[in-house]
Amino acid sequence: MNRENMEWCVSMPKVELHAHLNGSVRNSTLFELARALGEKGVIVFSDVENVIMKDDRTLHEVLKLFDLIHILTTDHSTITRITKEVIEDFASENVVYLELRTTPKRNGSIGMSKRSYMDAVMEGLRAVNSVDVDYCPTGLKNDTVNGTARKKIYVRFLLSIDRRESTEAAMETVKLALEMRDLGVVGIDLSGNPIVGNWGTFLPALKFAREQGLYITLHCGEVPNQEEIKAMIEFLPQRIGHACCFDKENWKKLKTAKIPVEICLTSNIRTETISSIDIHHFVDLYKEKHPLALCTDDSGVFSTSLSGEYGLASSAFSLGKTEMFQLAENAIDFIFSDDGVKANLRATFKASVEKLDL
Ligand SMILES: CNc1ncnc2c1ncn2[C@@H]1O[C@H](COP(=O)(O)O)[C@@H](O)[C@H]1O
Repeated sequence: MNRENMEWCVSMPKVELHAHLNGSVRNSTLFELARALGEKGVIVFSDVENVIMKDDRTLHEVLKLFDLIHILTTDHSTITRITKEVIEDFASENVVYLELRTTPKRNGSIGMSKRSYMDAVMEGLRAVNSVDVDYCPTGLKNDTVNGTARKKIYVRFLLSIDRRESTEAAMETVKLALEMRDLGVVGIDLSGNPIVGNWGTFLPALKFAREQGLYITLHCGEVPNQEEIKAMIEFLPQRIGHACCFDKENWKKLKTAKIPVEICLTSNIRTETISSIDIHHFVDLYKEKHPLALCTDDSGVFSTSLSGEYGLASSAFSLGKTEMFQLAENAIDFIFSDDGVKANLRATFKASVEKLDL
């Protein structure tokens, strides 16, 4: 993609619905953290350097990389730092609504509970100072500084259940999400290594989350486990992520159910979940007007950005500016927020039409 197109994609308002906190950490921050832990003798810096710099990783290798990232981002202050940086990075490329997901973690040796992990995340959110952040109905900061209108980003959180977790641990995460609703936690995500754990293990917690009014999105179809894919579609989550390895029957089911799909192009290609961009299911879903949203998944790990994903879609699938704008604006329909937020976002998109030369 040429520079001019990329700049245009950056200037367009965008909605990010599938971003994992620890997958979105800047490489420069990971290096800095690795160097510091290397100096303390906790890790060998050169080992980490090789792993972080590697470009092509299978899904299995990517998930192993997360275990390393989690060692680097263990303590509360680092969680606060990366949250602040990730939100600022999305805001700087004109993401106007961000649903950031993360797996609350417990670590007895440093006194971290799932709740204190999330408190550290919230502290990072409050530390953002380059833009105004709306993180809960009453959380909006001042719109103007010295009389100048400031950029604004809505941030909402999804708590992820890792597929390695037990039913009890999953339930604990759902209860934490309910406890933190007033702070902008709106839903639950199921993620992690798709060949680990069984759907039945998470179902009680997911059912409870739904009964309590939390939104649900599931990583679905990263591997061709058709029985599980079928069960997930029949659960009717509000959205699913990826949808790469569906057989014909499950495609039909998904389309009939009209469940919106979070599409992560670079992630799918880099992890070899999809062998080539020209056979990506985006094309079929887009042609059929199936609800979908372009997302980054792990912008740090895959060295991408939401603007980059739009640029990639534009060049791979010959989308013009109007189509890209429409695609970005349509994502508002699938956000896990109320009609008031949706109306504000639509107004933001409308206001940008002239500037974007549409
Ligand atoms: C490549 N596609 C993917 N498929 C499945 N799970 C993924 C993922 N990318 C990220 N995660 C999940 O998100 C965690 C990192 O962020 P948090 O520690 O939660 O902030 C990973 O450990 C994994 O469980």
